Amino acid sequence: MSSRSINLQTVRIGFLGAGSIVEAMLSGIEKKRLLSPDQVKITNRCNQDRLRSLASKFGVIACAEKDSVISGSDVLILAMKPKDAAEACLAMRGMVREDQLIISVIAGVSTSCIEEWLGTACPIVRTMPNTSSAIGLSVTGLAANAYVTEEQLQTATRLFEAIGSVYTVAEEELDIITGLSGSGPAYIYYLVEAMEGAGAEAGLSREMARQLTVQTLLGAAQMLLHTTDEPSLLRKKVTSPGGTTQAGLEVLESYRFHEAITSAVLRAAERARELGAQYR
Ligand SMILES: NC(=O)C1=CN([C@@H]2O[C@H](COP(=O)(O)OP(=O)(O)OC[C@H]3O[C@@H](n4cnc5c(N)ncnc54)[C@H](O)[C@@H]3O)[C@@H](O)[C@H]2O)C=CC1
Ligand SMILES: O=C(O)[C@@H]1CCC=N1
Repeated sequence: MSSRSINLQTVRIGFLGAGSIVEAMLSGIEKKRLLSPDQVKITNRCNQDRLRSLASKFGVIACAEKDSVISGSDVLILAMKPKDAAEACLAMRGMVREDQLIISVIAGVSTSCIEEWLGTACPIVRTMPNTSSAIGLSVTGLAANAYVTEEQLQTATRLFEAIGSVYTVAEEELDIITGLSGSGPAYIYYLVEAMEGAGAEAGLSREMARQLTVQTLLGAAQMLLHTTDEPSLLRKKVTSPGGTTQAGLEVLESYRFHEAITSAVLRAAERARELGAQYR
């Protein structure tokens, strides 16, 4: 177990995986100027074009050779799909040093599983951010295994705080967090697609329908942040008896909207657990 603290001004971070979530995280890190680009190395399975494109966008160091990322980083971020996690970790066996911190953003895969694949009792922080990291508005659930020191936990927390808010949780809670806020942006985008589409179908320009939808979403989110009213009360304040909102909500109820959203979140959480079990 390492008790070393990690200085964010000098820390070398290696991303193993260069997909959507890494792009979002790099974008957020760049905007906050948390790290200088030369502190960051990225690698992926084999897509050189993708590495070059991220390197040119963010100035980070693209490495075709995973070994140099693994040996040359103080913090290693595992960011491949759950199905690729075992192979990636097994290939790292014997290479992880005791002074390195492993951070995983992989859905469903437990720290004990990663530890087993790596073949060493190393510090692992398992996280679940979301793609709003790109604009500093992720919400990240974070859980540490027994080998993570206070300093290492602080380093991971500061890293994710730079791209949003952070909740330190029990590891079991990460699967439901995955279903709620990890996958959550997609549910919201789906809602926007539908509202915008309805506006356009009814005759508004696409652009105006988009603006009206997004501003409505933003206003509602800010209301939830800035008032102490419960969402149900805020909903009631919009709903005049016998009025338009009531008519709209009745349609949502007829399609069992509440149940659909609840089931979506719970099914996504269950899927995280399935992925963890399937690829262990
Ligand atoms: N996309 C999202 O909104 C979020 C994704 N996650 C998690 O992040 C992980 C990555 O997701 P995405 O970025 O969406 O996937 P993606 O498919 O866009 O990217 C996966 C990356 O992993 C790389 N990869 C595969 N095997 C590798 C190996 N052995 N070594 C190094 N790199 C390897 C691929 O080349 C690719 O660059 C997943 O485990 C997912 O559960 C977590 C939070 C949010
Ligand atoms: O869809 C997925 O599996 C990942 C995890 C959370 C968001 N995207």
